Amino acid sequence: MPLPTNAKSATASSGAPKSKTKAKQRYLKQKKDRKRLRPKGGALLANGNPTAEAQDSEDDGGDDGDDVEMVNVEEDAEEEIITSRIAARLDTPAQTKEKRPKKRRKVELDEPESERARTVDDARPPSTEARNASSLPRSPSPPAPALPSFPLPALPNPPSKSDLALQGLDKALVDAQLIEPSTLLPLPLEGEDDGGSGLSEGMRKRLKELGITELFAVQTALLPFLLPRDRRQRAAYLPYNPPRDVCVSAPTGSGKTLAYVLPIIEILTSRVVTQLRALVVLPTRDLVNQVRETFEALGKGRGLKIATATGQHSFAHEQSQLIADKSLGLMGGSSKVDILICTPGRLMDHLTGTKNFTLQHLRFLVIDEADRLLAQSFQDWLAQVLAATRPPQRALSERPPRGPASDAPRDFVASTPDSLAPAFLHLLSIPDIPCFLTEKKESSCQKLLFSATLTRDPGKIAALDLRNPKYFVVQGARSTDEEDASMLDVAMEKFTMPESLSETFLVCETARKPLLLFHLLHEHNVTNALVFTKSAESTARLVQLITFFEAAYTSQGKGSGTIIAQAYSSDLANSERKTILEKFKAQQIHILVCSDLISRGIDISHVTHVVNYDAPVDMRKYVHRVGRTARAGRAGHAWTLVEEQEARYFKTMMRAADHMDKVKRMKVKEADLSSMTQHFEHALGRMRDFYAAARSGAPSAE
Ligand SMILES: Nc1ncnc2c1ncn2[C@@H]1O[C@H](COP(=O)(O)OP(=O)(O)OP(=O)(O)O)[C@@H](O)[C@H]1O
Repeated sequence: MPLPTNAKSATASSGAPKSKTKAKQRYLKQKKDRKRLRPKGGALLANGNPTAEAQDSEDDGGDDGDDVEMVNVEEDAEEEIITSRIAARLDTPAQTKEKRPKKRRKVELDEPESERARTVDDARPPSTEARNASSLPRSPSPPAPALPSFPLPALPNPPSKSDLALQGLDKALVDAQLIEPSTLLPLPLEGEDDGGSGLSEGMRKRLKELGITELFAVQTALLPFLLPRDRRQRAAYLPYNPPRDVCVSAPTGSGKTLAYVLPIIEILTSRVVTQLRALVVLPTRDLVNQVRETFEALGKGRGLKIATATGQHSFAHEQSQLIADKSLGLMGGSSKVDILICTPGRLMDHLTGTKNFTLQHLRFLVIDEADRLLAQSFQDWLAQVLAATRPPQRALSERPPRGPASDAPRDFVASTPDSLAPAFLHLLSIPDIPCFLTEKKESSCQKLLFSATLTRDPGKIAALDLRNPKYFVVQGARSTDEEDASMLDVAMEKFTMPESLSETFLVCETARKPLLLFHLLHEHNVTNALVFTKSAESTARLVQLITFFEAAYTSQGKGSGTIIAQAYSSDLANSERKTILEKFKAQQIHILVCSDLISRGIDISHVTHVVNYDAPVDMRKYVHRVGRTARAGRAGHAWTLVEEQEARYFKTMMRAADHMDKVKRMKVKEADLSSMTQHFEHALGRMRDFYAAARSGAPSAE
């Protein structure tokens, strides 16, 4: 038994020399031997566990006999166990280890510094184990089996670039159907065979009349999806089997408008009663008018009624165009039109202020230029429109009492269940008996979203409350790892440009920009171009400068003819804008200097050039602006004038979009501009006078 600590110290402090007992002598001898043969494990133990050495020194000065020996015998046994464990851990027999320290030390001395460091590292794990071992119960148990060896800690492989890009994305987007932009589907003209398009014979004939004999890539994929062969799926109401929503991302000028106009006309042609069944929302009035023309051209002879609501006309006038019956309490609403094309602002006005205007019968809700519209939070229009297409969640018990009741909600008072959509039938005041009327039915509204730069933002997509959406992305494979690379482009919002578009940028001093523009226009004989500036005010200034310059330049017989330019911006009245656009389409105006008002969607087929006079500040804007040319497979050119201080930003933007290799840099020599310099200076002088006169209020000489 070990002595209690106080007893031990009492004997030690007595100071009288004592003759060593036999046991003590034996112990000391053993200890000496042990020291002589102290194995490496022992050394390690001493390193790792200073208490062991302290114990030794305490023992050296010790004076007791058997009790002490018993303690030390136990310690020996413990040391033995530790040594054998360490040996086992190092996979070497304990015996061999006893002889190793000398050798080892010698080797260590010869080793270079790095090697020595390694040896010390190698030695570290046993010392930890030895420390652990010292806390084992003190009993002469047989050597424990070797501890299991665990694999060294290692970092997991980093996620791949594509894994990171796809993280958090809508599953439907990851599973998007990629469509090769060059895909074309010829349309057979006569007979039952629709060539896989799902289009009726009448529609194919109409397309032929309009000069369309084949479908573009986006139409090839979308039409069969929206026009299934199963005729039941083409019904106006699908309360038990509602259709899937659709999101489409396809380059500018690739024919997205027809991709939704054709199925809407085909499906609505079979309707019996006129109800508002297709709603198309667009960001600007100009686009509304353009899409209306397309509907009218293709829906000719089908008897479908088409209307627009943009605020161009008075609210009362629009109401009279939209609503047939204004009597109170028509639960199913009333409509004079089948298809309504509108801007979100005016739509909200009708939703909140027009009696019997309802969206419950919608079969199609189209959001064209979807990313732009989703960025508009005007009156929270999207949430309200979506809510109006869904049946309200009103429980049977919450229904008003049957018959007219003075305190019943307005829409139930003397309500006429004339033409409720199937999903709204549960709102009727009927007995609470489970039947066809009370069972749950879904809205038949199919949402169709389109853009050349469709957002991948999961938050914005979630706001659309899409039903089992299907994504279509028109995008060419760009490398040998096609599928993956293309999918990555989709996820990273790298947008596809029309293949027939050539893109160039020029870096110049700010003051030389107008001169460079004149040079480009005359050098390339440009007569059908859109020139984009950063604001409505700059459009007016630039048009003025072009006019002065042309007057000076061509009056001296230079150039191939006077270039006629006209401004087009939100500063102009609607009627003026309409006239200007018509003149430009008729090629009576050569250059339309415009703000971003018409950077999206506008389709003017003969535009051969787009000039970014002021460089766009983001990639989306760039894509839409340059997309006003090179439409429907025609050739087109885009020039971007980049001021010196913007060059870095512009290039970074292009690189981020992986588009820098597509945009070639053009340099114009000073000598090439010299023939215009004098006229340019003259035009600048006239500009100064013009604006000075305008400021002073004096009548201008112009
Ligand atoms: N199958 C077709 N054959 C010939 N021309 C077509 C076909 N489909 C569409 N077009 C024409 O291509 C032009 C561009 O179509 P559209 O305006 O629908 O493009 P978009 O994809 O909506 O472009 P943006 O993104 O700029 O709005 C239009 O003039 C249209 O008439």
